[in-house]
Amino acid sequence: MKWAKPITEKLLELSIGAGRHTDVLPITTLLQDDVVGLYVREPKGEGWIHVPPVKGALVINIGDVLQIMSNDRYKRVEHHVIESASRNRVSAPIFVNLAPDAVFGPLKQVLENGEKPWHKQVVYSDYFNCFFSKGHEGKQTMEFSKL
Ligand SMILES: O=C(O)CCC(=O)C(=O)O
Ligand SMILES: [Fe+2]
Repeated sequence: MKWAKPITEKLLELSIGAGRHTDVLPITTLLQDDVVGLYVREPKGEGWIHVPPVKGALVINIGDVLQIMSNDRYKRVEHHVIESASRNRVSAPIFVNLAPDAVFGPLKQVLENGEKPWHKQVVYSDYFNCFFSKGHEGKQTMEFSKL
């Protein structure tokens, strides 16, 4: 099957779907139809893993905010979508967002055993503006909150 092949960075550059990115907010819940196209970054490496649509199943994506709140316990995942040349693909993401003036950082419950915080407390709208000012630059956006 065409989309089962590993994709190359060149194909990724040429694709029309969603470019490589992480989701800024804590969690995205995503319903895919039966058209393939979603890929996530390999946890340790430069490759991409295909996320096949599973009937009745939801994809749960961890975003930047949850990684920061968990003090890097939960890792956000870079992902992208390649459109099918022959079929329209419909996906329904539900974004769980924060209020623009919400201040967030590693949760105190996560740090209560003396763990070192890896991020500072930041205002969500400041983080959001930084995130979207950088386009799809993958991992660099998290520098904004890094201590
Ligand atoms: O359409 C998809 O499967 C993913 C969409 C997505 O990554 C997003 O909306 O942030
Ligand atoms: Fe996304």
